[in-house]
Amino acid sequence: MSDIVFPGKFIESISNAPGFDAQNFVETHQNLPAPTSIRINPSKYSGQQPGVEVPWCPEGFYLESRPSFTFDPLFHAGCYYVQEASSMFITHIYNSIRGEMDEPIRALDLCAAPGGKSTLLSSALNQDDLLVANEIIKTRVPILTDNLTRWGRSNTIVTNNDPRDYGRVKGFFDLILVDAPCSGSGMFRKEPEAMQEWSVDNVNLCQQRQERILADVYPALREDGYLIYSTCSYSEQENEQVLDWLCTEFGMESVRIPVEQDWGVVESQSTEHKAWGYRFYPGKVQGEGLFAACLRKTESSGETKAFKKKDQGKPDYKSIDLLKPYIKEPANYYFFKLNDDWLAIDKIHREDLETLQQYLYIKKSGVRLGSLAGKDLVPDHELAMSLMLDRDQIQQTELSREQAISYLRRDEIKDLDLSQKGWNLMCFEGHPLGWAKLLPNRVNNYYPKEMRILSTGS
Ligand SMILES: C[S@@+](CC[C@H](N)C(=O)[O-])C[C@H]1O[C@@H](n2cnc3c(N)ncnc32)[C@H](O)[C@@H]1O
Repeated sequence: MSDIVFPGKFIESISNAPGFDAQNFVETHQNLPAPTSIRINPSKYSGQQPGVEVPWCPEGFYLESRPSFTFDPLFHAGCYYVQEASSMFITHIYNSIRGEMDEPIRALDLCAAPGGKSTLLSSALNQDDLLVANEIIKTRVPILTDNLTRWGRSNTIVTNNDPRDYGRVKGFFDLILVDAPCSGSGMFRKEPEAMQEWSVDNVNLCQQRQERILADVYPALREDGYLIYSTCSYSEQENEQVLDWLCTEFGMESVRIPVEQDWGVVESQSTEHKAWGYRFYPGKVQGEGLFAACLRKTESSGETKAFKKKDQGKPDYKSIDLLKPYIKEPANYYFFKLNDDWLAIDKIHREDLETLQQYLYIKKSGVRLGSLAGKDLVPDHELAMSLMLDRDQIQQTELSREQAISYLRRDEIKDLDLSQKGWNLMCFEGHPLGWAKLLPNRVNNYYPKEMRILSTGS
């Protein structure tokens, strides 16, 4: 590998960071490429163990080489997410504290796009728990919703709000993850272009922004609730110093997370409050740079009153009866309409959804089922990807790899058997990819245009 020139003052600025070993760090960046890892979706993935397990995440695996994920239909089916291994430590933190929380859990991933940690939390949560994934930047919301749609769980809400807006939903969440925007030094090996953005001034600006985000969202955490804070920066200003600030400003208590020594994770403590943090250095761990910590809230910021919409007349039972055959255990869901589309969310989350609607800009709630044209359902892509879909009731067409790629590109699908007319769930190795309508002499491809494969390679 070529010589890496780090930004001026970078190495100097982190030379006193806990566990930092300059020689090992520089050599690793020069000689060892970033490993490739994926995290499987336990509700969908049905293949063999794809590689060597990531020590701190049972669903994470290192791959021997980097395949073309874009041209793997299983990626589009939501069978796995491509995620660098250190980030998967959030699973370990969650598993360490879950027993301390009363169920069902309401979890918020505040800085969520593109959805790596949201899909991780989605797998970790039970069906009665609720995941709210938020992204402030409007143009980044579609990638977040697409990834959560692929993941297939119905207990999910996506919002597009400033953290400040969450301050109004007082005491609502049992768990908040703030994977904060940061100066990005932890990604230097994987994305060397990130080095151009790095400066001491930017680290300081990031610290101020991180504290603002945390202060804004703090009221939304309930008393005794947990905050998981993470960055992909090595700078103490953005990490341990932020923990000290949280302890001083809000009296938060640090939670120590057990780690195995042979994982290579560096356990650090902040200067003032001795708050625990977990540092990942490439060279010490097989993964990129990460800092993560967990804290408990020790006071109340008040409570948000649950809101339930007044029923506007009788539910449209006729329509709901037409939808039920598509859903496994339909009695568990609340069906509702948004413009022409029908949606469904677990009944247990109805009140939470209606409460959040009072304060937030909701971009996805549960699963969009589709619209009814007379007695027929025009199914939505979200339904195809959802784990609630009852496939026994549906025509399915199994595609070869080549056909699956054509389908995902919205190209002509060669040699397709058109004998099964009407709506078909297009599948690869048994995993749904989306819908198509088979007509006597052609196929109407309903794979969403904006999600199609554009790249021309293979
Ligand atoms: C580190 S990335 C999140 C990565 C994501 N958690 C994942 O695992 O895929 C930080 C996110 O914070 C968002 N962000 C940027 N400025 C923000 C702000 N002022 N408040 C909240 N989020 C912000 C960015 O758009 C970005 O999506």
